[in-house]
Amino acid sequence: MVLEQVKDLVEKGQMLPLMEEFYTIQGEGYHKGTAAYFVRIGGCDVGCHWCDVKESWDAETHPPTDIKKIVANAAKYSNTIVITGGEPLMWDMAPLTSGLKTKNLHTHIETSGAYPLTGTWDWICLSPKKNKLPTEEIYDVASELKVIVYNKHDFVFAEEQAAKVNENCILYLQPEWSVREKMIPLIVDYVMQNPKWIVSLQTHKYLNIP
Ligand SMILES: C[S@@+](CC[C@H](N)C(=O)[O-])C[C@H]1O[C@@H](n2cnc3c(N)ncnc32)[C@H](O)[C@@H]1O
Ligand SMILES: Nc1nc2[nH]cc(C(=O)O)c2c(=O)[nH]1
Ligand code: SF4
Ligand SMILES: [Mg+2]
Repeated sequence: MVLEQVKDLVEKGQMLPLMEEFYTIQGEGYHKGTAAYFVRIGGCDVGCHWCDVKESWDAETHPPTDIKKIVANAAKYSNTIVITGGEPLMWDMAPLTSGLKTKNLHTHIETSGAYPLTGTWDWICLSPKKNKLPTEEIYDVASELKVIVYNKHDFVFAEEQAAKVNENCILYLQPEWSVREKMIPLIVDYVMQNPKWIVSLQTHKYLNIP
């Protein structure tokens, strides 16, 4: 296929820059502890300095992959497919999720919400970032809000974001991994004082799994 054709198909969401795919246990948030197949799409310009997958940022380093191939492969592993990145909403998620839905799979997304919401989702994990705030539309449909706590100001940011989500949205505070020893006691205190919040840990890192 010539380069222009590939570019056009990526533009339409028929091909996506695929970084990696793996069958594992969802480590974070509401579905933690449950088996799921993860599809990590390359490309992100949000620029979190503590991001644990910086290799995902440059979409050019990840091969444009036919979504039909992604769907057929994912279906072999699990009923639940978690689309993450990078920032998956930089791309049109409609074709990929409709392909997954054709196979009756549950579609979950991990997103900063910094780009317009596309796709059909059974579960939306919104993890907002100060450097590039979510679009207004996603607050109404987020299933869970997962705020990463790197410093004390992140509690203020968490409350600002919680004020914007829908009433059914589940609220999580998750320590940034590199400062977890310092922040976990503060998160524990905060959740006891403000019990609408729930602690989320990156349990896959404790389990030594992807
Ligand atoms: C790598 S991001 C990819 C999806 C999307 N770009 C986002 O940020 O939601 C997946 C999840 O990991 C979280 N995350 C990334 N780096 C982290 C770190 N160092 N400590 C804790 N959580 C982190 C993000 O906030 C997000 O909830
Ligand atoms: N096990 C596991 N659970 C996760 N939940 C969200 C992840 C992500 O990077 O999006 C992730 C991940 O990378 N691994
Ligand atoms: S938005 Fe997600 S992928 Fe992008 S830098 Fe932040 S944590 Fe990493
Ligand atoms: Mg991760």
